[in-house]
Amino acid sequence: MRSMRIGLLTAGGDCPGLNAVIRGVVLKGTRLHDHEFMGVRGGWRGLVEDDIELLTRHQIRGLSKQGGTILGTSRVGPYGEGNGGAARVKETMARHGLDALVAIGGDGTLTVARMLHEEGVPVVGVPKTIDNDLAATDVTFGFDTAVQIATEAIDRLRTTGDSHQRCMVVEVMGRHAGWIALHAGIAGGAHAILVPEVPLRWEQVADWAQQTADRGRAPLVVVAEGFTPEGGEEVTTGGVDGFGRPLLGGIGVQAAANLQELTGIETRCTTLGHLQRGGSPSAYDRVLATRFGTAALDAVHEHDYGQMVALRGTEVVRVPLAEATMQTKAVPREQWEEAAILFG
Ligand SMILES: Nc1ncnc2c1ncn2[C@@H]1O[C@H](COP(=O)(O)OP(=O)(O)O)[C@@H](O)[C@H]1O
Ligand SMILES: O=P(O)(O)OC[C@H]1O[C@](O)(COP(=O)(O)O)[C@@H](O)[C@@H]1O
Ligand SMILES: [Mg+2]
Repeated sequence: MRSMRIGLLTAGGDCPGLNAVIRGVVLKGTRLHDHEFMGVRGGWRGLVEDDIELLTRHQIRGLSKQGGTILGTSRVGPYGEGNGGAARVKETMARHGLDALVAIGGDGTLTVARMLHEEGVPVVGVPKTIDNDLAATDVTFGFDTAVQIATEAIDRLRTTGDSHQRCMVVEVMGRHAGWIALHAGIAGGAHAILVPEVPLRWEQVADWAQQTADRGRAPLVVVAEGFTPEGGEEVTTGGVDGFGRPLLGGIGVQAAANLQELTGIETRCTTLGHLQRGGSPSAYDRVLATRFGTAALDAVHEHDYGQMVALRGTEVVRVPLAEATMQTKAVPREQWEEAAILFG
């Protein structure tokens, strides 16, 4: 089989492990098949604006432990106003002699990959999201790292909370799914975990905080950015992201104000924000990302396009992009209820 020239891009929010995927793809492709690689800079923007350069094996050395993405990322898409759609992508690919693309991203990136594939672009997807909200894969890289960071933050907040007998609120990421809140909350022994999937009244949360304080402990409440109180709305910062969607954030501050008012306990809020996405990936995420990278290379090598690699149990499998982008993986109510037994 002749060697190929393959383009790689990372789009959407960054996530620890992206570089390990890039390394996995390039290392396997150069070692086994003599394929050539090109880095598309800034996600889909690089194909829209023709910002592409050669990606050598030398450039991916030691990359599995490095956070962020060496290719850069953005929320610019080919289907945005004036961005040329699939035709522009095909033109840019032809100009650089690209035979195929590996698109590494979340639900949005994979939706674009699906649309492009439907218009004849040879592309394979790799799922990434710290939110862990893609139903087609058991888990994605980045989530484990985010949970570790959030858990460490909770551990630290608990010692300062205990010292002052304060209620500590910690706001974590999770736009539509509360996985980070649930896992870090359980790991850190939180007294209440608030997720987008389960709206609650502030009075209920205040009861848990009060029960905790009555036992002489400092209450620790974890809230996902997408949580809404019963009858309330998503709290946004007023800003929008590069795709025009409202940026979430601020529910932690609102929670702290409500809890202080309802319980009389002095309350503080910490918002973890992008700390959850920065820095080095955990060992688990490095392994998963590397496996996804080598599996994506196999799919491209076999010209099995329109597929996304996914983890099912311990196996890395392929799932059609059409299926992969269909569903958000929400926290099932029963799983939240399992944790809720321990609240208060
Ligand atoms: N439904 C869509 N139709 C067209 N373009 C989209 C769609 N969803 C996302 N995109 C484009 O893909 C980019 C990446 O998706 P986004 O949701 O921002 O990140 P992620 O891939 O991490 O979910 C978006 O910023 C936007 O330019
Ligand atoms: O990077 P931005 O634009 O600040 O967006 C923040 C959002 O990105 C995320 O970290 C990840 O979302 P995606 O996986 O869709 O990129 C969300 O948890 C958060 O709401
Ligand atoms: Mg998304």
